Amino acid sequence: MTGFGIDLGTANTVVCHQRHGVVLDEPSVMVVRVSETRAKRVRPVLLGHEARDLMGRCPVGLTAMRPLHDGVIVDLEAARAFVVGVLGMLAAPAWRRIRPRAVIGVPAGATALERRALLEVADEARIRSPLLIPEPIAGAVGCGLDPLEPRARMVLDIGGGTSEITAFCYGGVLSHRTSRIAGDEMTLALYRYLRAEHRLLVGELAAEALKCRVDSDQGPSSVVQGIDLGTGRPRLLTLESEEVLEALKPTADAIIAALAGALDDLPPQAADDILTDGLTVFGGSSLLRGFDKLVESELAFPVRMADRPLTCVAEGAARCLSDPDVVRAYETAFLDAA
Ligand SMILES: Nc1ncnc2c1ncn2[C@@H]1O[C@H](COP(=O)(O)OP(=O)(O)OP(=O)(O)O)[C@@H](O)[C@H]1O
Repeated sequence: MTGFGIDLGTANTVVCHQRHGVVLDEPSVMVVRVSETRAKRVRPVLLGHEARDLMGRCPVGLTAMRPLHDGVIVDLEAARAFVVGVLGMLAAPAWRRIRPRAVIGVPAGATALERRALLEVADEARIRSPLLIPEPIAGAVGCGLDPLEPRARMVLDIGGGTSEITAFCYGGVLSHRTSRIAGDEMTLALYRYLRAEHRLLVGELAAEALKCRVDSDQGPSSVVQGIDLGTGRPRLLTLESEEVLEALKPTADAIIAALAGALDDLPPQAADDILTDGLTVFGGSSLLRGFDKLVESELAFPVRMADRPLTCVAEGAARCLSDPDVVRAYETAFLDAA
């Protein structure tokens, strides 16, 4: 019997089949009718990529919403509608016939109530006996680390809503920090920078695209379009990549400060392992250009970037289906450590 690993993220939802690999990768966004936002049953009009394309452009009567905030479920009905809808997009008709098994990633900092909400939503989505695994552990497994070995490891997961820094060893937690400063905050920082320094008002998607563009080799400068705050008219602005990175530096620095705090919490022998082996980094925001070099220069230890930073949590969760010892060991480890 096979099953799925699921990473239900603030920004993206990824589903990985135990044998076939990643079968779904969609933005965690849905478009609903405004009249239904407080209804008992929400029926999404659009989901995933199609819904994201309508962000900031929704006509009257429709609204785009993200069912998760900071990696956790806040509105049970919205989350249920999203998960049921997005899993319904899977080509596998088997999902409708049988109740598949799944290991689902949950933020390490989630409370017992938030974990319960996720299990309820999974049950409604016809998942059989869903199991939860802390996302940093699932990501570590997806990156090829063994969280049960007697050696301390440290991972940094920078997603859309949260950054989580976790050190673990032999099935237990050594230190953990969660910060609300992650990809969404970086986008917001860029939006505010353009407004304050260039008097340019841009949409959320444009600010995010600009942030992600500095990673690619499209030249030293990027063009962004927005509304000039002085004239109220559309204006094009050309920005050097270095300027974009400079605007994002305070948010990157805040993540590095949290990282330094998590290192300070470690016993000396564990810190020694990590300083020798380095830090493993994943999550979409780790793709920010030069982030690895920044960490290396600030903290002076090696940084290993994940090969597939956006999908390794779902891949690791799928792998844990056949390694229940990892799930059992870390099931309540973070709640116990809190
Ligand atoms: N090339 C890039 N440069 C900078 N940021 C990027 C890049 N590509 C993606 N991102 C950012 O990565 C974030 C999404 O990452 P990811 O899918 O890992 O988050 P998530 O798992 O949904 O969020 P969370 O873990 O907080 O629930 C978004 O904020 C996106 O803007």
